Amino acid sequence: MPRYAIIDSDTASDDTIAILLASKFFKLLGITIVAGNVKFENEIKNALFSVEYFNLGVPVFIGSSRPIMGKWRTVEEVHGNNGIGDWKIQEPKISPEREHAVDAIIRLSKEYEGELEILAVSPLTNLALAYLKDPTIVKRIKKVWIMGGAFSRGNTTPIAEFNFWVDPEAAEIVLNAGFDITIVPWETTEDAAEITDDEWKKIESINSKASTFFINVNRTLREYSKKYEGRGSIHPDSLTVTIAYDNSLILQQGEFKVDVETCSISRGAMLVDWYNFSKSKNAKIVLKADKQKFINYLFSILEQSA
Ligand SMILES: O=c1[nH]cnc2c1ncn2[C@@H]1O[C@H](CO)[C@@H](O)[C@H]1O
Repeated sequence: MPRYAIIDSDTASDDTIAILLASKFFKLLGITIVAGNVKFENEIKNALFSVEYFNLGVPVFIGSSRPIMGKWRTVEEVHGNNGIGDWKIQEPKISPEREHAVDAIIRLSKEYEGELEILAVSPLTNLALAYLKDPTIVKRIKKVWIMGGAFSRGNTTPIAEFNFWVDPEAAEIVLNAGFDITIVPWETTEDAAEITDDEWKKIESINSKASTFFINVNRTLREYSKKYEGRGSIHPDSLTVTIAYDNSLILQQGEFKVDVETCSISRGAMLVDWYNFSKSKNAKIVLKADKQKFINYLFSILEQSA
């Protein structure tokens, strides 16, 4: 039985690998682009380039070019000026679809009623807007996997993770809509999705079409992680897609009432009701994931696509 998915992406570095993994693990019905990591035109170009490079034949739908409140900053310092490690690529020959991402999400939720899974590795603007346009998507979408949120160590502010920080209003809308949600927060990815120097060298030595792609798109991410965080690169989107595919990667998880802060200095922080004061729950959080299994999947796909 195939599993059907849409990947919602602010396509830069690790997002492109998440797209590749998603195309291997799922019947991928679309890539929906949303504002986040880098300039919007570059995100669209990077998604089209990934589809073309790996010959995926997956449609790319353009979504929201800004978060709901319109306030955010892109992070070219993390991903490179073009979002893919300043790799000089050719202009993609394929084009995005005419249909808006929000409409594509609503339409596909009808065509694949009860079967569609959303791999949200980006700010949640598109999904929030789709829900506001048609709240009945909640009962048709089987599952929403979210890479986002930090509850202790933010990567964008001291307490906020990037995807939640870019569009906390969208995160708030999605978290409270009634979807079946599993969140892979930043802290879990720091532990289970780091590519060390050793692993980086091994990927280089695979020397396949896919490993060459991996090294090029993640070059700036690696330099950034080394310089500012003193470690290997973190690949949160790839881990989230792999967890969505194989739930046995989840070593520890809990179900909680989860919220997001939308005010001033703590904007984007994820609030977890650890002790269930609210007597309600709206999302599962993956607290620990199996790094070895993740690495095995990643390596086998980078080797396959020789
Ligand atoms: O410093 C960073 N390292 C890894 N991913 C980052 C970083 N900054 C932004 N993102 C982007 O935001 C999510 C993780 O917070 C990921 O979806 C990634 O695309």
